[in-house]
Amino acid sequence: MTDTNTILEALRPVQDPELQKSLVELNMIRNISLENGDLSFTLVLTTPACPLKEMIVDDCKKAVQDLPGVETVEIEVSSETPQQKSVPDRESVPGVKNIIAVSSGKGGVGKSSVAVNLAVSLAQSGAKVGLLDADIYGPNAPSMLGLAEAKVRVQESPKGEVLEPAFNHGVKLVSMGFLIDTDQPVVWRGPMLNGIIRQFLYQVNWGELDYMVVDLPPGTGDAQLTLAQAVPMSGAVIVTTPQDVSLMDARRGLKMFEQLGVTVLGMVENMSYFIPPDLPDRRYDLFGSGGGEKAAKELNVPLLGCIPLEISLREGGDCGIPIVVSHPNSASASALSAIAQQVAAKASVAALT
Ligand SMILES: Nc1ncnc2c1ncn2[C@@H]1O[C@H](COP(=O)(O)OP(=O)(O)OP(=O)(O)O)[C@@H](O)[C@H]1O
Repeated sequence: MTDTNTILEALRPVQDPELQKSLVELNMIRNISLENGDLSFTLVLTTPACPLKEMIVDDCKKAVQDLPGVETVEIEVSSETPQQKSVPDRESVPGVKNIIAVSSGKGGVGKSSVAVNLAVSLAQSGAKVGLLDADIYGPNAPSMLGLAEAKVRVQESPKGEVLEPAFNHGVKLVSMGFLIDTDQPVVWRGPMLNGIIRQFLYQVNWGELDYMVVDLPPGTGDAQLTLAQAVPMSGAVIVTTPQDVSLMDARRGLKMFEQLGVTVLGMVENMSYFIPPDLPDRRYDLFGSGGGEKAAKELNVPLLGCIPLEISLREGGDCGIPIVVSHPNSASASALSAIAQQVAAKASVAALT
């Protein structure tokens, strides 16, 4: 007779491909019920943005469908994002499970576009997401999220005054742009950075978040240091373009995160090739091809994906509707969503291993 134990034993060989451990051992199979031949159970993934969801569901089905007494199999999929590891001397943000920094060696490579679309894509998968825009040089996340006119409101709370984040496209946002006068010269904005980053981490009503994405200023400056020394992080994503000069800067960024004890989850190559809007099946390798792959190999970090140059990506940024919302089937939106899944999977692996 097939009972719960038999079903668990049948599922035991099925592994989480990322963690390379049995789903049963990872306690990812719950609520098993078998009634009149109808088997149902819940598969609890480690991130709602799991890139291998379909494959795991398929493997589970195959493992149990031929058991005696089983006629139909129904698998409900849910997720529990694990909490990133704690680090001595660093204060985590209550309620926030994973902090992921997006950084670049130099300006203008598309770091903010990647950070915004990464956050929105994670939210689209069902995760609770916040975006902390720490870029004092170009705090453009508000306009990219359609929140250019938003202001942070201050609320009284038992912990003192806290900021209420703005919200759009499923993402909670606080931005340097809300607090600093962007007409002010950058030299005056710099000294405020440390204090504002801490305020944005600990004095914002973030609530429960699976992921907090941090859009850092370009380079290897105070913001990177402040963030890495304040909170434990799941890791950093480094955005680059195929030209050599920005790869050189990426290398510098990698070194810095290494020295600060922050895992680099991988590299994203932006503006990898050009797709003309009138010929969406054409692709022009303006800078040659395979550069990102080669660089990632040289730097010994995973290449999380390559995003093409597409006019609709810029337009999406300009009009406040990120491309993963406005053109979800475009080549760049697909690349960005796949990158978001990779990042989520790597953050879970880092938390659980
Ligand atoms: N793949 C792409 N295709 C088309 N346009 C892009 C792409 N990536 C970025 N852009 C555009 O390039 C400009 C710079 O991008 P973004 O602001 O994201 O870069 P950044 O690295 O964050 O810059 P900054 O250093 O100013 O913060 C924006 O207008 C953006 O819309």
